[in-house]
Amino acid sequence: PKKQWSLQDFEIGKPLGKGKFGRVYLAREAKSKYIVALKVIFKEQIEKYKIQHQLKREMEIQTSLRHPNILRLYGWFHDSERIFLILEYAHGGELYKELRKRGFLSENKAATYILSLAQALAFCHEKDVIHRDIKPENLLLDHEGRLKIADFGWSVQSRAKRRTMCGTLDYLAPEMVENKAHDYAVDNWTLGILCYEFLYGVPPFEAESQTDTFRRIMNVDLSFPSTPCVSTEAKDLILRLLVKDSSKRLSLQKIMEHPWIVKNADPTSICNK
Ligand SMILES: CC[C@@H](NC(=O)c1cc2[nH]nc(NC(=O)c3ccc(N4CCN(C)CC4)cc3)c2s1)c1ccccc1
Repeated sequence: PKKQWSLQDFEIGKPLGKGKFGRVYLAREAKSKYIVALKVIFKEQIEKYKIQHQLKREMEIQTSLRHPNILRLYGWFHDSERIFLILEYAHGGELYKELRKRGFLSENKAATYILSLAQALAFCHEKDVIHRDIKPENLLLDHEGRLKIADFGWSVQSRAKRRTMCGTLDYLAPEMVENKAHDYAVDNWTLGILCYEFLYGVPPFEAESQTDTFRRIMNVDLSFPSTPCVSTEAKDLILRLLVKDSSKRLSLQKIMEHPWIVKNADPTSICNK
């Protein structure tokens, strides 16, 4: 029988982070002493922003997806004014903080993270799930430095529908910027954006204004700075992902087999499941 959790079962620790619709706290299950992350979302926020269905989808999806690079949702419960998600605790924190701290990542780390993402996304696409919001803020690291995709709030089951644009445009694929019906290939485009950002420290189409970022995405206005020095193979992978025609982007399978990935990804930090 499914255990019915309640707030009394947990000792709440320090706040870990906050998103648009809630906060996440370090927490410990009182009996087992098991450490988790407890995400708290206020019901009046859910009603106000009409995100009931989105939250329901996030919970269904994240509960059903079991993959080493996808943050686990163990369960949930609610009280009169809040909903609580019991999430896996990622000890290493947010990947983008590591990126900002170091400026840019080594080709080994970048390739390892891109391979982990490709494996997790291939797993999601098998289950007809498109995450659509893969950006450094949604990527966490566990105690072994293994990448975990968090926050499936924007993910959808199978055919993706319109979504309101919020946050940075940097990671949006052309078809999303143009608001055309898009499909799984948006995640492949985003892998190209992330690969560039891991290696250079900034997203490829960054610009002063949203309009300029918009234009640079639509024109795939891509250039590689001379520093830091990045291998030709890495640039080859980025060029095969940041392709406007979504049908011509490198598939997830081909990403996993790309020479730069095979040569640089650290086999111990990935899961060959
Ligand atoms: C991705 C955003 C999303 N976050 C989650 O769902 C989140 C789920 C989840 N599980 N574990 C986490 N870990 C941390 O947040 C964390 C942060 C810093 C840490 N360190 C600080 C530096 N120190 C040197 C090492 C330890 C360690 C763990 C988070 S965040 C979210 C969505 C909505 C509302 C709030 C948060």
